[in-house]
Amino acid sequence: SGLQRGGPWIFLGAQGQGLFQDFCVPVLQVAVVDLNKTVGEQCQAQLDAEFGEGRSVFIQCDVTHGDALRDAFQRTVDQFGRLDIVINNAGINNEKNWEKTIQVNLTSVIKGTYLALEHMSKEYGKQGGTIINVSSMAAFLHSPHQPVYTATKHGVIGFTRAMADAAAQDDYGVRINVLCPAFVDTPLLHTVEEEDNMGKFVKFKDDFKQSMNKFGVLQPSLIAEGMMRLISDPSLNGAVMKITCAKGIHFHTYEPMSA
Ligand SMILES: NC(=O)c1ccc[n+]([C@@H]2O[C@H](COP(=O)([O-])OP(=O)(O)OC[C@H]3O[C@@H](n4cnc5c(N)ncnc54)[C@H](O)[C@@H]3O)[C@@H](O)[C@H]2O)c1
Ligand SMILES: CCCCC[C@H](O)/C=C/C=C\C=C\C=C\[C@@H](O)[C@@H](O)CCCC(=O)O
Repeated sequence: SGLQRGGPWIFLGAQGQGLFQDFCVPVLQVAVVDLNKTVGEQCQAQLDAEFGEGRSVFIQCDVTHGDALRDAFQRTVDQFGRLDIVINNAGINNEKNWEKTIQVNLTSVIKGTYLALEHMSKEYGKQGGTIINVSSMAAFLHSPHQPVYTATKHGVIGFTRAMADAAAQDDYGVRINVLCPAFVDTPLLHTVEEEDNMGKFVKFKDDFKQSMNKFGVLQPSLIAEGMMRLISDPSLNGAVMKITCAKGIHFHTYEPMSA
């Protein structure tokens, strides 16, 4: 991967579980792409303080706007000369405006992956790289309060595994993996209390809280550790990494299909 080169990253969906302070990369160049200006500027300020100015750029962008997303990738490459690592992390939890949830959580992950390949795949004459698509344990444990969120997170796994096979078979030089955290202590968790987000499913908010109590809530530092492993282990492609309080970082295994 690009990690050894400390090559440029693009991180889509910045708040990203407060991840940046937990990445310990000696030489880092990163584009933080987020809709929220305040969040993006805070991330960049953290990166400036940690790694020195000039290593990061904040690009305000709604990942559901195709042209803006394409521009964000181009600006990153213009600034840093190349791209090595892409993390499709932006996600929302909105069952009321569920079409938007599909756009952000699934369609934009697909677009982000295709754009990443344009800038990294050997198919396009580029040098290779690595992509992480962020799903959720919601894809494995269904719950009544988030049907569309859950569907998008299933979709991210299916898309990523199929693309990883394509990448291996056609020698893209790009590894594509998926990360499935359980509950993580970020602002997203609080959206389950809001009718504006949950619509009629808000009535299940107590069930949701019970699940959080049962399964526990992860700290963002463990998510950063999982991402670093996906980035730095050259053997991983099409892997489905799960992160839970009970088992920590581990991988989902699939039974081979019988004929
Ligand atoms: N927090 C959890 O419990 C949890 C668990 C499993 C998976 N996840 C996934 O992790 C990822 C990050 O979530 P989080 O918990 O850090 O949430 P968060 O709300 O704290 O951060 C998500 C970020 O994405 C940005 N974003 C939202 N819509 C956007 C858009 N259209 N364009 C650009 N940026 C946009 C937000 O501004 C925010 O900064 C999501 O994909 C989420 O589904 C979260
Ligand atoms: C409001 C939106 C926030 C997102 C919530 C998040 O995406 C959903 C998480 C859902 C479930 C988490 C379950 C965790 C379970 C584990 O601790 C574990 O017991 C499951 C073991 C299964 C395994 O690891 O193989």
